[in-house]
Amino acid sequence: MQGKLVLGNWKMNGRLAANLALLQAMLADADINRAGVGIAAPYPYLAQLGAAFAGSQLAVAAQDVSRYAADGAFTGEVSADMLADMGCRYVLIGHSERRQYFAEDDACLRQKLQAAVTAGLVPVYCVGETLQERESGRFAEVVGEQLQALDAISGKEYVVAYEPVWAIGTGRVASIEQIDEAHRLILERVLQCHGASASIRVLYGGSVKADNADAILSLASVGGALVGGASLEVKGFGKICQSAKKTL
Ligand SMILES: O=C[C@H](O)COP(=O)(O)O
Repeated sequence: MQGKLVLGNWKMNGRLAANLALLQAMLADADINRAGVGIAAPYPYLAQLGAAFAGSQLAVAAQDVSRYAADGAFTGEVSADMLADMGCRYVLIGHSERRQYFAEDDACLRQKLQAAVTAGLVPVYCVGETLQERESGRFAEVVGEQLQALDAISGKEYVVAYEPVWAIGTGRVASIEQIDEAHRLILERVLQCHGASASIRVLYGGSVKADNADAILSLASVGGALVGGASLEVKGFGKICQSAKKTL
């Protein structure tokens, strides 16, 4: 069985000097500095991560990718080929902040998934319902609809991140039962779509911290964690990575 994957998502945070200190501390931490851990940094810092992680097994990830695959007149865009060229292994696609603030819709996300896979990147496709959708009993319907974009890729290796929007950056974590239910549903849908031969993990994201990581990561349906705020400091992130390592 493949180990659990922990990806830190720095979101729009970081500066060269502060990153360097954080990356050095991560490299010095044996729970973090190993295969199955990665950081998704803003575009300008991907080269810094690549240099810092050279010779280690830590993975570099991007937080987004252009829907346009071919080079050309797309000012401001960064293609999947460019990310691969920078040494990225993973790319987040469809994070709820992208869906909410940048109006990324199903058609756009399908193109991004295709572009990522074609360039040899492993997409981390994010899904999750809003509080209103959960409270109105539409969670399974909403997540099911979001998962349909995965039809755009012939699945060999990809990651799905279940992130209930109401748990992101709020300190409010989904219950263990809610997480398990959602992950089982996603695994079932993904299996229907791409079959058992595909190598797929489902990560949980949304206020994962040192003190809840053990309970979340010990669930068999949880293939790892997508960690936002707690990936900006080494102590808490190290503890989360330690929780993931225990399940190996
Ligand atoms: O990508 C990460 C998620 O949005 C979770 O963020 P958070 O851990 O700060 O709640």
